[in-house]
Amino acid sequence: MNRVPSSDATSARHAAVGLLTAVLEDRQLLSTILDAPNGPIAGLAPADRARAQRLATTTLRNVARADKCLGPHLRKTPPPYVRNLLRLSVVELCEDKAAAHGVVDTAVTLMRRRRKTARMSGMVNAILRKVALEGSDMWPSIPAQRLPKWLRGRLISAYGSDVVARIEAVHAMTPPIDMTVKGEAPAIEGSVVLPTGSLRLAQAGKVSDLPGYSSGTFWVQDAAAAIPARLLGAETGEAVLDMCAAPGGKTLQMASAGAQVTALDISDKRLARLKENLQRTKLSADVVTGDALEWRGGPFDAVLLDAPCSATGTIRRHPDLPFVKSKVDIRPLVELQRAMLNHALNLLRPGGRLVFCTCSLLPEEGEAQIDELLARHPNLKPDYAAMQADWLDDAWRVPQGLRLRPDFWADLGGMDGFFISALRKAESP
Ligand SMILES: C[S@@+](CC[C@H](N)C(=O)[O-])C[C@H]1O[C@@H](n2cnc3c(N)ncnc32)[C@H](O)[C@@H]1O
Repeated sequence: MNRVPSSDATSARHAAVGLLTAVLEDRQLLSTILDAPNGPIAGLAPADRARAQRLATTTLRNVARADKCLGPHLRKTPPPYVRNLLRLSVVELCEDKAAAHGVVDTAVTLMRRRRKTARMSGMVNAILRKVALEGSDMWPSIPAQRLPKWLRGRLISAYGSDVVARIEAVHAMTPPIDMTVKGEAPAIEGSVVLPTGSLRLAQAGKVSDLPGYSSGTFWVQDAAAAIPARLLGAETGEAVLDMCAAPGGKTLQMASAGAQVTALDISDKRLARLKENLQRTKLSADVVTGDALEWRGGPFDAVLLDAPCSATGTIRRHPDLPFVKSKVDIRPLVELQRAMLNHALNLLRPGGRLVFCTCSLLPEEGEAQIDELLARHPNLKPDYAAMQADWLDDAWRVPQGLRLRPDFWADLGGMDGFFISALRKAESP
């Protein structure tokens, strides 16, 4: 893609179109593209990078709505750059309520800068002017973007269509920033303490500028993602294995409780982030690169297994996922989780605790996994006492543990979808 050199909103919008094209046309994950040395945001000033990312994620939350708005104005599908620039501009006009002249002028400038698109700049100008006049009125009546068919069908079977519609409504919203705090909560303007103890900040901004960030008082962690380690309840001096640990939110929680944490993960790159997090928060853990299916150690007092999964519970934070993941991804993950659970039991001492969680909305990666595990291992039982805490909402409970959904706490900004189960191994086989 051509680089647009100036450092301003134009560069950010051009880069955002590049991000959209990589996700929607090339089916690449945003996390991969954002880190790519020659990717669309490489070389941009930090503020422009942040803006490009924000524009792209807001557009990804509203692609279907933007297409609905554009539909009457397009006789045929334009080339990817033009289509994605139109989508982005519609979202800026209708969702962000950005000033029409800035959005339209930038779009026309970007169209004219590229030889291939210059001839369509008049069309883009005309369409966006119409949308600027009429789009905002129709925008609120366009329903929230639907999940992909394969996922939607499975979620309707699991939770019903009303719940799925509520989940989709939450997916359309920009999520708040949640933080887990070590010790006393820093005074951050506008933050609220959630019933589970996490701190929530509705206004997104630069996290590293917040008070307490550089001194390591908190780390960013969705409120739902903070619950598994709280259920595990690691205590001072206990030997705990965080079996799939990186980038380390749960390791930090358990280390800050005083446990001797072994943080195991297969990815060196992700463990580098875990080490940075430990350094910033002045916490310690034994960091080990290894395959959780083969690694031997312990026995541990407790194991936390936050297994690789479809990540279908994190779509509100990662709106690129529905465009990139397909249904064929799921079966090998279910197998991997099963094998990891079996191995986790080998590493656990008799009487030890196991917490299993996935950031998935699919029962195959949660409830069904636990049903099968308990059937395979009669010496393992649900740890109901661990799941009785009064800060847990009764609406989250299922027979196998906790089922957290994005539409819970919708009025507060929702939460990531998670399945969590606390279990205990018998003292004797
Ligand atoms: C859901 S993420 C873990 C998030 C982490 N627990 C946290 O709270 O920050 C799953 C992790 O599993 C790791 N992983 C995948 N396959 C693995 C394997 N065979 N052995 C160990 N780790 C693995 C991935 O690298 C990834 O970091």
